[in-house]
Amino acid sequence: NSVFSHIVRAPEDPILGVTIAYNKDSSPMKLNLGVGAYRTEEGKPLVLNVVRQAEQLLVNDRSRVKEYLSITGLADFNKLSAKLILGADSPAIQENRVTTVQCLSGTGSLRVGADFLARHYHQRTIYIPQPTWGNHPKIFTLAGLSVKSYRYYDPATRGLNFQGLLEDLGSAPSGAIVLLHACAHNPTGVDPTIDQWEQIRRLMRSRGLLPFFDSAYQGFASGSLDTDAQSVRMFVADGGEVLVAQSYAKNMGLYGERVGALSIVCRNADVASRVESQLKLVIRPMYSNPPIHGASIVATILKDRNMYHEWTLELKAMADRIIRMRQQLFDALRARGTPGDWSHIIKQIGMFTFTGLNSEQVAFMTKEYHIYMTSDGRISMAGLSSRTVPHLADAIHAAVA
Ligand SMILES: Cc1[nH+]cc(COP(=O)(O)O)c(CN[C@@H](CCC(=O)O)C(=O)O)c1O
Repeated sequence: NSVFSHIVRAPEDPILGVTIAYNKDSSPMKLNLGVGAYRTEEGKPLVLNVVRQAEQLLVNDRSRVKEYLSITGLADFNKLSAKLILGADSPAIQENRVTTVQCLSGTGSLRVGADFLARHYHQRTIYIPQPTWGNHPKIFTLAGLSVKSYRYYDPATRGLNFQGLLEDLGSAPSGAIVLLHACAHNPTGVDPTIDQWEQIRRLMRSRGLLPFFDSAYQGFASGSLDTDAQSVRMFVADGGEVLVAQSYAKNMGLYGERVGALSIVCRNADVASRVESQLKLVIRPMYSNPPIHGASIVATILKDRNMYHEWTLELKAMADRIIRMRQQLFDALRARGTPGDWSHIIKQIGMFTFTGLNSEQVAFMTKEYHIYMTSDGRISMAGLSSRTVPHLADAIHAAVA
C-alpha cells in the first residue's frame, strides 16, 4: 500500500476555499464575496486596458527572449517598485540604502522577508494585528518566527483599538518585528489615521521595534498611490530601517501573474548590498529566480509616463466603484430598516467590509441566499454590483432580523 496512506485530508483554505464552495453551487443567485479579487459591474474579472497595452508591446518586441532572470529578478521592475512605494524623491533610494528583490507576489515577498529575518535578525518574535489576513501567521510560523498578536480591531466600535495597540506594542520585547498593513487593513477595513500612524512610528522607533509593512492594496484604498503609501513613507523618512512587501495582484489586476517585491530599507548602502547578497541565498533554494512576464508588464507601465497615468485612472475607477458599492449597501440596509448601526460599511476602507456578522449568520446567508463570504463576516465589496446589492441586503436583513 501507499507510503502516504497515513496522510489525513487537510481542510480547505478559509479564504480560497470559499471560491471552491461557490463554484460547486448551481444556484443562479449565488454571489462570491469571499476572495479579495476585483470584479466589474458585470461581475467579471478585469484586465486593465493599460495591462493589455503593455502585453501587446511585449509581444510585438521580437528582441525579447525567455532567458532566466537573475535571482533578484528584473532590475527595472525592482527599481520602479521601490520608487512606487517609497516615492520618486525618496532620500533612501538616492542614498542607495534600499535593496529590492522581485518575489512571487505579496505572499512570496512576505515569505522571503520572513525567512531572511529568521536567519539574520536577532529577535525572532513577530507581532501581527488581531485580526489579520489568515495567511500571515502561517507564513511567519513556517519561516521559523514566533508569532504573537497585538490588539487592533475593537468589535464594540468596529474601529481601531488604538489604546490596546499602543499597550501591546509598548510591552513587546525591544527589537521585536511588527507586521503593519500599509493601508486597507484586511479583513477589518480599519486603518490608523495619520496622527495615529505618527504615534505608532514614535513608539516603535523608541522601542527599537522593526516595522515589516505588507502593502497589498496601494492605490486601492483611497484611489491615490501616494496617499496609500504615507504610512510606509513616514517610517522611511525618519532614517530608520523598514521592510516592505508589495503586491501588484490587486492594484494592477495581475493576480495570477504572481508579481511582487520585497524592499529592505537599511541604514547605509554597504549594509543594503550585504543584505541583498543574503536575500539571494534565501531565494535561490526556494524558487531560484522569479517569472519574467508579469514583472515585464509592470516595468513597461511604470517606466512610461502615459501608461503610468492611464494606470492611475483605471486604479482610481476601481477604488471608486468599491466606494460606491459601500454607499449602495449602506443605503439598502437603511431602506430595509435592518436592525443595527451599519455606518462602518461606509467608514471602512479598501476592498473589504468587516460586517460584524458571526459565523452562524454567515452560514445562514450561504445556505438560504447563496452568499459566499469568509466565516469571520468579511465581504469583498469588489464582488458586489448595483444589480446584486439588493440580494445581499436581503440576506443580511434576514440574518439579523
Ligand atoms: C494583506 C494581504 N497581504 C498579502 C496578500 C497576498 O496577495 P498575493 O499578492 O496574491 O500573494 C493578500 C491577498 N489576500 C486576498 C486574496 C486571496 C488570498 O487570500 O490570497 C484576500 O484576503 O482575499 C492580502 O490581503
